[in-house]
Amino acid sequence: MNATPQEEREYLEEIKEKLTLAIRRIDDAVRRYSNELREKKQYIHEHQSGMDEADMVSAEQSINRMAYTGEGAVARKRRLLKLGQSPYFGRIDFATPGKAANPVYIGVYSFLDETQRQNLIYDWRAPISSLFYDFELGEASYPTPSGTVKGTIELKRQYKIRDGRLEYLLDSDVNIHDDVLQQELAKSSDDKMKNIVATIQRDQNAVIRNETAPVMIIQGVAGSGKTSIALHRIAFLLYRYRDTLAAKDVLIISPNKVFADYISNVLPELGEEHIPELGMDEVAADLLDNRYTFQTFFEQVSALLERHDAAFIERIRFKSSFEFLSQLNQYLLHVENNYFSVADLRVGRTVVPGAFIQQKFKAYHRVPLLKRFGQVANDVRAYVRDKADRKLTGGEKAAIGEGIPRMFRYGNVLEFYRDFYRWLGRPELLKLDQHRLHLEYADVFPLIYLRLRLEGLTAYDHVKHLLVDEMQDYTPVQYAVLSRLFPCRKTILGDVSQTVNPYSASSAEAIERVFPQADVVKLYRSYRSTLEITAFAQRISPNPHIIPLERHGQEPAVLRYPSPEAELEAVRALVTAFPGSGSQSLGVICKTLRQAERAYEVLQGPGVALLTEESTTFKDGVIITTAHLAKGLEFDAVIVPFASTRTYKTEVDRSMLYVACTRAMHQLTLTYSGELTTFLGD
Ligand SMILES: Nc1ncnc2c1ncn2[C@@H]1O[C@H](COP(=O)(O)OP(=O)(O)OP(=O)(O)O)[C@@H](O)[C@H]1O
Repeated sequence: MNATPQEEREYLEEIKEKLTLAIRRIDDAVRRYSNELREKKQYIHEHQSGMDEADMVSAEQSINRMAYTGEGAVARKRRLLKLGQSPYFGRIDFATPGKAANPVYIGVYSFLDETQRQNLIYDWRAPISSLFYDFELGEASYPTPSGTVKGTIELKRQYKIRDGRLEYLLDSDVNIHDDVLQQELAKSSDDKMKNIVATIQRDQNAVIRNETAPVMIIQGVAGSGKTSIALHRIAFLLYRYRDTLAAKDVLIISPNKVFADYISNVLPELGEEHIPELGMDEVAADLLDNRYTFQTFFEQVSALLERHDAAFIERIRFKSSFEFLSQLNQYLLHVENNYFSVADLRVGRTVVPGAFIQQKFKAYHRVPLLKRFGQVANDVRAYVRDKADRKLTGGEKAAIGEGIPRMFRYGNVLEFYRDFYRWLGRPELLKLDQHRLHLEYADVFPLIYLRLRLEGLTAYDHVKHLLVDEMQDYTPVQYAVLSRLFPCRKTILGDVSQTVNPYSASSAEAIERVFPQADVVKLYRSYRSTLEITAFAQRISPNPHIIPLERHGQEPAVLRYPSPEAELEAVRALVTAFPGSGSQSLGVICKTLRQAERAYEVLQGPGVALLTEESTTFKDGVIITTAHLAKGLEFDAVIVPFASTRTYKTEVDRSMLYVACTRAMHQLTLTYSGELTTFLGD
């Protein structure tokens, strides 16, 4: 069936027609729902006085049901309209023993012909669709909830259908997708992140469809598709567990708002709703009940880039170590064993023995320390009631409630935190602005961790899947907090070479220590950049395992100018010439915000935007920003100005330069005046 291109074209027309009919049916249904809804509302309005409570509840329920069905129909129509543009991208003819092969067309969503009760297009996430990603021609199998289905793939075909027109089709008998993949990667990036369903690779598919890992850690080189895969994984899980997992049950912890905006298209493109997203700083503010102000991660990194402060670095380094986390845990044990100084408690004529209070306090060992007092006080009240054989007065009850916590050394988490450094013998490691209660970033999560252990927090119990991007930027204490706060399944991804703060970087191995039950996947194939750009970035931060995709482009250019003024003038000429270059996006990526602002002064003009920590949306055209903020983004062309030894000299600088260069897909230019940074080798 549908063997020749002509037959395929005819079949496509047939499918489009069926889609149009299905859309028309939905339109009719929606019209019917809305009429019924209007009538029902009218009826209620008119008969309100004669209705009792039960009638009202049932009327309301039926209205809600109708509205819900109507919303579902509208969403279905949106999906069908999208399918009309590009109904499918793949096909496999799969024969099972004793049954001839039937074509299975695979698209972004499924399409069921209701009249024939037949699946005309399979969703890319359906069990059978994994054949397309995992196998070539020949023997193949796919898992289903009721067991593995074995058979033979007799044909495997890829399509490019745009605006309802078949641009090409390709029978693949050798390596999956290579030609199509090359074409996709050679395209220019005009906007936000896109879905990659048509060209998902085998190793990526395994990550996307993994259903067993309680924690999945993806460590992948720059441009290996980590973020794309993580989002497709969420889409897969939403499909697979659609009865129990909804978009609102998932949470993405993202590094900043621009990144969140940059990735916000992918799930809606895959027919899913927008996923809630929070920055780590927002989580922190929330968990501290907005009682403290604190330095943000961005400010911490900026401070590191602006000046070298050995004591500041020492504080960050120490608080990012496993040693630190284990010291915090030991301190908590010490608190538990030593800070509750029990004494006999006299209530009226009854004396409650200290040993009784101590024993009760220990018995509640599962309850966070500072939350035990209420329970212990209740036990003490019961004890007194029994002994005195009478009811307690309000005053006595209150005295017990106040007396128990007083036996504990401190009542406030910050006091414990301060005491921790004294206990450690290193009080100098805590720099706290007493007056404004302003914390250094390195103290934010340790303090939250103590709060979690001492008081308990249940802020995010509703989350059923957590996605953490840029994992390398979080410390063991942060992971310990996440682990306790989010007992749900997690997908955690990042690249240790792209850290913006090497004093607090975490590798997959480090994170695995916090989540020993995790599945760790490493991805070495890089899709974003040309071979030339990848080879260039390797000079800054070598990774012998990286596998660049065979895609060629211009050699990166390194241009020297006699002065910073002449350099910026040259960058301006490059930016001005950009609109005619055929590329869509250009990133001018600096080390610090100050440099970015300086460049913006010279380069500003129509279509040129400065991206700062406060920015909330990703813009296309020319973007001037810092390496820190550009993390996770990509551009057709990248210019890295000020690539001199003066700018790039420390280890933090090296990471920044690496991040900046790996943002480029097709073209990379570095400019400098003075001496070239030594990070490029010779
Ligand atoms: N299988 C694929 N098919 C087509 N494009 C792909 C595929 N995998 C990755 N890409 C593309 O490669 C680029 C990089 O992907 P992505 O941003 O997800 O990688 P990353 O590993 O998160 O990168 P980084 O860590 O450098 O920010 C994107 O343009 C993405 O669309």
